[in-house]
Amino acid sequence: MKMPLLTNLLTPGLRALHFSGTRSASSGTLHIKDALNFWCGSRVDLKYVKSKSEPVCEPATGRVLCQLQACGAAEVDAAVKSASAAFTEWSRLAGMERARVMLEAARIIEKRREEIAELEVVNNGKSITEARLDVDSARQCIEYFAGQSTTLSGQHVQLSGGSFAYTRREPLGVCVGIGAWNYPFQIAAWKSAPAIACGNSMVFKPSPVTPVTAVLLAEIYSQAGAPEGLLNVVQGGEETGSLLCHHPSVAKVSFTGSVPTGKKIMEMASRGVKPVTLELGGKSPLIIFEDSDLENAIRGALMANFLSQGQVCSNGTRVFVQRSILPRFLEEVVRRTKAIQIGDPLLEETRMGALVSKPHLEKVMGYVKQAKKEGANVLCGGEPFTPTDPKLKDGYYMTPCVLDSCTDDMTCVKEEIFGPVMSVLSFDTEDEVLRRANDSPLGLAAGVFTKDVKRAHRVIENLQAGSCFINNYNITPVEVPFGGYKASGIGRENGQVTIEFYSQLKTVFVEMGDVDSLF
Ligand SMILES: NC(=O)c1ccc[n+]([C@@H]2O[C@H](COP(=O)([O-])OP(=O)(O)OC[C@H]3O[C@@H](n4cnc5c(N)ncnc54)[C@H](O)[C@@H]3O)[C@@H](O)[C@H]2O)c1
Ligand SMILES: C[N+](C)(C)CCCC=O
Repeated sequence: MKMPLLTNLLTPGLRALHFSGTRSASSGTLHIKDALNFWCGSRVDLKYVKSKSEPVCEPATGRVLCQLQACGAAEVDAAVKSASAAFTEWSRLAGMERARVMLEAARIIEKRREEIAELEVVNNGKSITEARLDVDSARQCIEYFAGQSTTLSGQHVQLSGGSFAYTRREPLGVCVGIGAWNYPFQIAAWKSAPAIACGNSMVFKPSPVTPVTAVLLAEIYSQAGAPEGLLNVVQGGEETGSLLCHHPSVAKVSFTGSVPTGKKIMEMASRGVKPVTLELGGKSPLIIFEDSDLENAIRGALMANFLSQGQVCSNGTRVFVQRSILPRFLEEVVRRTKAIQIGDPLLEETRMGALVSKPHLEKVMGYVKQAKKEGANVLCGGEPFTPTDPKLKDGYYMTPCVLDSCTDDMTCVKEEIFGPVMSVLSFDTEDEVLRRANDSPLGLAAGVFTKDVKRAHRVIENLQAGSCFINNYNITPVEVPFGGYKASGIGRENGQVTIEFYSQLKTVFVEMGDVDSLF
């Protein structure tokens, strides 16, 4: 029952790509010694003294995986200079030439799929099954924007007397990408692919919690024939990120992360009048009407809450269920939630791995405690979990949680928990649920399950969210735009429209007659 749910995220041609070989990595064995910063076409070891580097942990085991060497002003400047040099060369290529490099990068990613997915698991804690899907999404995004790069074009406008104007779609220059820790490789691809398709170069900063896989993407573009410096990776946290946002040679900042950080990014970028793309948090509603196909609605609710240990921006964590079907819904959701296999994320049978860090696990557990205090009923989960394998005993695991008897004023219903916690609310009428669903400063995603086609579209039309689903949830084909309304963000990722967020329009007026002067 579980695999078909996950394969729903794949296009049919890719369903054959499930892994059937032997694993090269095993939880608790990998030590990453290679440098994780990358500019001018190679990895850069900052030769840090140990006291200046920060340990990065493997979520599955809690042991140290590698050391983070954070970049300061000099390193950020070197990476931006590297990107500027690449921009000069790359932006002059024809779209077809850029596409060739991007398609070669996609081919390399497909070949190295298992290795990239394993490293993602070791650094992030998510299950290998999901990590493979993330790598596929990254590759598909690069393929999609390779296609888009060949279609960039302007407009020709006829004017009087044979004069005319035309528009050119031009790149912006050096773009900065700043990523969150929940989809490290995928975020690097979702940002770099549209950027480079338009002729820009990029400096990308991964989250300091998950620094391991973005550098692979930079290497892969290089191997695919990109100029040195097309994608550069600088490691670090807040300080490195703000150096990037303030850098005078940076033309745009594309950010994925929390709302408070997004506000700071926008403020910093505004000082240089730099455009931003902001992909921020959510507290999305999933509305299940009594006439829905209950089996699909239950599958949808699980996919809306428990992918990546619940650490997904678009998750539908406010599950509104029409009162008449609430008992049946809860019984089945709880049964399936209790059956979710938690454990070593590198094992094929695991469906839920470890949360990303100890502080984050504690934060999520704190939300469950608060929910109980405020009167929510814990139907299952919400407890720390220790797998039987002794090497996993210090990992960051918890049991997925379903909360019943939730009300709109509870903290678990108002705030983004970013963990495996589903809050279930009941409702009676369509008008009522719409009002309650929209009662949030956030508006990333929303979903509705119903067999009534008119109601489905009517409800979606009235929901204040950028990414909506009818009779499914958390599907993000790269051909369609993804992004939020309200405080959930600005701009979009994926789909044709994203070209507009990584390019600018130049208008050229051409006079065919004489200058008509008033002087
Ligand atoms: N909408 C989306 O597409 C999307 C996708 C994934 C995650 N998210 C959101 O991301 C959040 C979780 O990720 P997180 O905890 O890594 O978010 P975060 O905001 O703490 O950090 C995100 C990134 O910003 C950097 N950063 C922090 N302070 C900065 C500053 N002052 N200047 C520049 N950079 C700075 C961090 O180092 C990190 O790389 C959740 O809210 C989630 O909803 C959104
Ligand atoms: C592919 N997902 C699962 C929809 C995740 C999108 C990125 C948000 O965190």
